[in-house]
Amino acid sequence: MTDSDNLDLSRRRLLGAVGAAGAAGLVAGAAGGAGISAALSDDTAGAGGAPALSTVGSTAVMFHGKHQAGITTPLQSRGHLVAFDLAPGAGRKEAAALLRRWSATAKVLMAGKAPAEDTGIALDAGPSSLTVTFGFGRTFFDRTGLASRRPAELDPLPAFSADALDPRRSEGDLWVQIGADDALVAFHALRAVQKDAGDAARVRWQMNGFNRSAGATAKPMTARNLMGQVDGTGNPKPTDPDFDRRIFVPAGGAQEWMAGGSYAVVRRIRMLLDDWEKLPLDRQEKVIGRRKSDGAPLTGGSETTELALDKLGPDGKPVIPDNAHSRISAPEQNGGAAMLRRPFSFHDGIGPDGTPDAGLLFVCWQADPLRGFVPVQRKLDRGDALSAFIRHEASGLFAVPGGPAEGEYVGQRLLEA
Ligand SMILES: C=CC1=C(C)c2cc3[nH]c(cc4nc(cc5[nH]c(cc1n2)c(C)c5CCC(=O)O)C(CCC(=O)O)=C4C)c(C)c3C=C
Ligand SMILES: [Fe+2]
Repeated sequence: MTDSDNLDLSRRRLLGAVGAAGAAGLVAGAAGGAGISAALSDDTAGAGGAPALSTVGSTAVMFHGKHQAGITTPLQSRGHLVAFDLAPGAGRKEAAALLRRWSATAKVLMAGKAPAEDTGIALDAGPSSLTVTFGFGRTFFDRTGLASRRPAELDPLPAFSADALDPRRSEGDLWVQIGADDALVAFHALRAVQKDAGDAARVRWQMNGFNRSAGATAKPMTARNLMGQVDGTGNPKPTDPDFDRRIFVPAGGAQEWMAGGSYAVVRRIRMLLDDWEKLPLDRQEKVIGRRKSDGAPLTGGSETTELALDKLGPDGKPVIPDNAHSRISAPEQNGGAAMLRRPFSFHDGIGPDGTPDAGLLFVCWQADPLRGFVPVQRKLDRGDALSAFIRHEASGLFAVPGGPAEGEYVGQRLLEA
């Protein structure tokens, strides 16, 4: 048995223990950590018998499966979004080789192992819930001679009146979403993906994001965004009976290679935080229609209580105003349109005028953008109270194929059919 076999064996045992703990609902953090540490075997212990990896570091997400990882995976604390354009002269053959390389690298990294010619950036860390998710943009299909296999769902999104989009930071032939609960692990993956691109593709744009660190709260809680709001409450849940139908492309559709896949809409949304923070709390809460402290509807109850949209206040006006973001985006106000929002916050420094270049890397997933993002954004564009405090600066729409079966690479069913 070689040293690397030994390492793999230790890693597998460790991951097994953590997987079971995760399935039982343990969460990385003060409470969960002890239970998981106790499950570590001796050969994973560091100096002095201390656990070699923390709970956060040791959690691994499967690369193979029906759907790609990074869609229903719980939000990670670090994210990188990167779009590539195929290099001049690169076509289907080069794209297939690239997806094969990227898939092999993603599989190795997500298992917490080092790729060949490693940079060493993530040495000592476990997989840290790393996910690497791959998608194809509209322009990919012409460049690879696959126009007949381009899904209609990749038709350009309509223009919205409030859009201030920068085309250089929008769209792209290929898109990669990287998420991890450790900043070095995430950056390591980003470097590996970029190196793998070699001469086949060039970075078009790249964005960095973050969420609250795993374990920062005493119990599992919905994320907060940089406006301080609880954000994610209304998301469809994997246990909902119609979850799969709303989020994932069914088999038997016009483009069979997309079965099990999903469409990602990506928007860089700048928050005008100086303006927002000047707004008194009661007005901030009316903009959303929910309490800032705990995300509960202004009509009462707790975070998960349904919005009572018809309830009137003593002044005879709706308690949740007509232009409140939660009202306008609610599925019942949009013919049932729903999407799975899975964003990262961003902060790219403070501008010369002293305002932060910060906001939301809004990523949402759906089986069809015309039944998810588009109708909701159309309505928000017309009358959302939040619009005065945000600016949509970049946009992308990507077809994210289903997860690869064992022995397959992502997108193989498109590229080798
Ligand atoms: C077109 C889709 C949406 C965009 C763009 C969007 C931007 C955006 N949203 C917030 C903050 C919150 N959004 C909330 C709910 C919510 N938002 C959307 C859609 C978009 N938001 C939906 C579909 C929903 C859920 C509605 C429901 O199911 O009832 C909330 C409330 C809490 C929650 O449910 O998550 C907040 C807060 C920001 C800051 C933002 C752009 C920067
Ligand atoms: Fe929203």
